[in-house]
Amino acid sequence: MPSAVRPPRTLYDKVFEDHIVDEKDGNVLLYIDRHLVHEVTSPQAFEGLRNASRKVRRPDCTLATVDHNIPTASRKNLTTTEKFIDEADSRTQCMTLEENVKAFDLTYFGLDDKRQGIVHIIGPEQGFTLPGTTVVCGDSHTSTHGAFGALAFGIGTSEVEHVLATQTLITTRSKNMKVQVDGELAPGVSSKDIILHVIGIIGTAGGTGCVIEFCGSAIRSLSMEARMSICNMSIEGGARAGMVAPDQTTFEYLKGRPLAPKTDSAEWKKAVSYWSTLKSDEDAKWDHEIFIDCKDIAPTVSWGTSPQDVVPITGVVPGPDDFQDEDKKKSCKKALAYMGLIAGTPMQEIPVDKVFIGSCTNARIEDLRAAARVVEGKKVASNIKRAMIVPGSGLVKQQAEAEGLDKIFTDAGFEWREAGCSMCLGMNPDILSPGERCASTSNRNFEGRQGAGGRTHLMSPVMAAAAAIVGNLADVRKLAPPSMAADKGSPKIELDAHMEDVSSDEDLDRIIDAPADPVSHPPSQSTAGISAGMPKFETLRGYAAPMDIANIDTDAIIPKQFLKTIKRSGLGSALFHAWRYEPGSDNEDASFVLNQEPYRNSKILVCTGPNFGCGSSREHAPWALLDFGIKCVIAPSFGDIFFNNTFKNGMLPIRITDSSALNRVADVAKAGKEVEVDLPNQVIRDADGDELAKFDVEEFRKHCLVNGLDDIALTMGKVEQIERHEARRTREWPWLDGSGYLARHRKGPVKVEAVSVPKTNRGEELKEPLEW
Ligand SMILES: CC(C)[C@H](C(=O)O)[C@@H](O)C(=O)O
Ligand code: SF4
Repeated sequence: MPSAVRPPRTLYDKVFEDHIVDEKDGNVLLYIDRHLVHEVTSPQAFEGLRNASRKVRRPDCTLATVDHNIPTASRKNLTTTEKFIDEADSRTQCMTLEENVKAFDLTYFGLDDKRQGIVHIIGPEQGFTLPGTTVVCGDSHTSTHGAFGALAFGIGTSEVEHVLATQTLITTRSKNMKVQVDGELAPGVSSKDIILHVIGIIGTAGGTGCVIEFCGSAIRSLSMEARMSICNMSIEGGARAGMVAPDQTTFEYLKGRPLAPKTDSAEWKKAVSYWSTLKSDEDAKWDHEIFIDCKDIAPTVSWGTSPQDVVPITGVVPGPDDFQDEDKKKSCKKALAYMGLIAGTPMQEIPVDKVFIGSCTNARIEDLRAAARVVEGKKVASNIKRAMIVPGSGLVKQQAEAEGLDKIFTDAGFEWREAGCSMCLGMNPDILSPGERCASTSNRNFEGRQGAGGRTHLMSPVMAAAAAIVGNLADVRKLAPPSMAADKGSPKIELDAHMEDVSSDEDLDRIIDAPADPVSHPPSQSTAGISAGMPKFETLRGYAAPMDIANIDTDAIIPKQFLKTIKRSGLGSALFHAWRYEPGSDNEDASFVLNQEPYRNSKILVCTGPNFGCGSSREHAPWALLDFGIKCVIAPSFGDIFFNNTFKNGMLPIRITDSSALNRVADVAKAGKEVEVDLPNQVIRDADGDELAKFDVEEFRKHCLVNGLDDIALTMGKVEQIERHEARRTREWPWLDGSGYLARHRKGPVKVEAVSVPKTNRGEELKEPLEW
């Protein structure tokens, strides 16, 4: 007899299972409650919808804004986006989003709206992010929203299109990892130090394949904003998502948010009672557990080019001899050369050129308050060329100004900017010049991240503020009173005044009046000709380019300046741009493998270093590889989002954990001989047909690749199950339906007919059965 008692479950298990629309052979069709959209990763997705004459299934569950490309200069003279953004590609990308939100009738916070801001700041701010929801965005730092006990993760552009069309994703279960942080944070130590410390311990691949739950007394005592900074950087620890169980702190934060259920209503009570069940059962099983004591955490800074390269501010720059592992010794040498640092130098003796306080990690009101407490009454050091404060949203900026924080910063010599991603990745005018060193509150210190040749040191807002005042990387504890860094339980941002105008009829009508015919409103710059469907993959034979670098991130595969396209094609020449060309020129660097024969014609890439494709969710990385001619990447492990993105483009990523098998493949690659990848038989051979390695691949993914199946069309075949889930959702979690700004106008999903003769996005009829 099957047992009626359910096995103990983690918070992740509970949220995941409440969103299963359908499940077969380990593949799950997962319902998505909240979809955030920004200008960089959406144009090709909307184009895919147009090509297949599809609509957005749940406009009421979709929220769009511009953040990455926009200048953070004053908007006093803003008239239109077209006039405001000088850089042509950035302008096109932002205007394309504006046209798409009109055409598809979506809620949009544009440059003229106070609610505009970094996508991961505005979701929580508006109450769009709620406990127990599934939240996605074409952006890796979607993990931020997990602070609410939501299952929130980044996706690529093909998946953005899938969610827009079906409000679901095809996925598999992740593993459960617990990171328990206990004790009390010492003065000067904040949530950013916790997460930098954790990543220093687990490494950037430590969370691969896992959802991390952060728990323990230290996490419980943190404010929501501090919890968001921690979950934000779970992606830097390689995890799919980070989560914190919702509690009274969460409920207090949500009270009065425009899109949360109205406080004290019956719906609020029902919601709180459901949210209160969202915690891991006592005896839940964990695949990995990490325990950390706060007394071991000091103010922490990064020294290298990976977020795992961290030391306490009281430490020194490490050298290759400090590492046992050969890969790590090599990475350390490379990082020191890039960062212009000498092993053994005390961290506090490193001079800084620029200071950036902003990003989705640390641009909330509490971050600005904490930094202002350090800066108050002091001056930015004379060697600092530029110190910037970039609030995470228009509402954060407004609140900070109401509290006089802007004045504290500008009196000290900081620039007070408008909301956006800014110098976190420099897709906008805010960048580092080559060789400049930046104290930054952002989340990634990859080579070239803040500008080609720029050098980033990650740290907390109070530490960045201290660096600005001292002119070197500095220990904030020497500079400010002990109470300064407490980032707990501080008062809420003032939303009320603005909420009133938001829900006025006039405001709603401004949003609603946009034309709603997706097919008749093409974007200004045509994306015609792109293919959203999947080419088939069976057997691939060709040269394999060998690489032996660990943690090759997607910023390295394709740097930010090439993300401004609204097409999928033409990115091959940008592949590995910073490594392939000499600095600042179009001259090839002859030492880079893809500039050598026969690797100019590679169809395969073999990387012996782990964690290939970690970092950002940019699908531009597989697009660039594909455009160059590479259809298959072989490595010991991959970043989760990159791994998914390759499949969506008819590419095959192969994990080979057996190092001797991997080395056999790499040796053939290095000898300049051809390699054959046989997907149906799951084997890699040399040119003579001798087996080099076997590999695993999920059955469903293989089926899609071999048959060139388009999974949006497959999911459209599941419309009845989706509708059943939506009916349950309305019954059990009524606050999730159309509680948005458009509630009065839309009561449910856009009707999607079940497809009788299913077609791919390329318009071809599917011969294969629709089962998966
Ligand atoms: C542009 C976007 C795809 C990217 C991400 O996914 O993280 C960006 O936000 C980043 O931080 O690199
Ligand atoms: S990490 Fe930086 S670029 Fe990416 S969303 Fe956050 S602020 Fe924007």
